[in-house]
Amino acid sequence: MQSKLIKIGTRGSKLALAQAYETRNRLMATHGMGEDDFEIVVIKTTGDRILDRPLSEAGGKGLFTKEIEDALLDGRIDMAVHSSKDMPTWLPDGLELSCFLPREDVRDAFISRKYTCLTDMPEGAVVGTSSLRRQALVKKLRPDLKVITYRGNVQRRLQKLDEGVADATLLACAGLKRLGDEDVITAPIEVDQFLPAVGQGAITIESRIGDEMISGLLAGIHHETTAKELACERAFLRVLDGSCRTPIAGLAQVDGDRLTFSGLVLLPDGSEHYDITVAGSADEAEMVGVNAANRLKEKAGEAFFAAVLAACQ
Ligand SMILES: NCc1[nH]cc(CCC(=O)O)c1CC(=O)O
Repeated sequence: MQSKLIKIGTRGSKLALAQAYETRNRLMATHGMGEDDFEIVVIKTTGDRILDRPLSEAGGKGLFTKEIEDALLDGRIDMAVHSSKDMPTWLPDGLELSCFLPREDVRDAFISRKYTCLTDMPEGAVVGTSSLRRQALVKKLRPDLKVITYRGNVQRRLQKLDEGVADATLLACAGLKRLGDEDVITAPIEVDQFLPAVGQGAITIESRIGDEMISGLLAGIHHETTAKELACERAFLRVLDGSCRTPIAGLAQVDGDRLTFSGLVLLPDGSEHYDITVAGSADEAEMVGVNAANRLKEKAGEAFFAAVLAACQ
């Protein structure tokens, strides 16, 4: 095997570290490598420094990636492990998402000490979330609930529930499972009710275009079905110019050689929304995503998108 020390860049959050170690362990198992072949390099990003306000207010996507991408371009790291959900649709020149790991549970989790699901909450009950998509989806399903801004790690969120700050909160099932915290999930919310964010549940690995040694290693752990779903979802987001600032949801599911995509754009207060479902060949995943975005644009009209943008500033 090669003898070069491989530097894996990651954020320092518990979830990010779990994902970096999962990637390393898969590489070790697939290529017969050892722990000594790798170094995990923790990089602090702007998103990690902002703790006092919703991330959508601080500039949305890219907040968790810029410093890590700089380290890739400088050669301080050889690959970067990310949650696909946090990745902007445009990458810096010279970098690519060269690998996707098999996707985890894509659903959002309802978490509460008092209620079993969103529909079972009484009028006026409070849901804590800082995601514009989750806020809009809660309001769409239950306009009578109150949504408040809520951030922090799993323990902090549970503590806030105990303190009565909110009656329920929402998190991705995938992250909770990777942290071994699935026991905090009161109930997963099915995707036909609560469409996930583009990329939810999928770990992706970014590397330098043309780095043959790294691409070769990553090819061994790459999951093509997940990659197709992500190509479709990210094409949808790219055409709609989505960011953390806009409540957009999208999910592609491959079944054999077919792929079905559903997308949704909402006003942040959930009062209006447009959705689209498009099916096609899994080999044309990206085209399905582009078509879905264009059809949604046509269906919703420019005025709706202008209203979404205005409400999200
Ligand atoms: N925005 C933060 C973020 N990025 C990825 C995940 C969860 C893991 C995943 O979706 O892959 C989370 C937390 C959450 O939304 O619960």
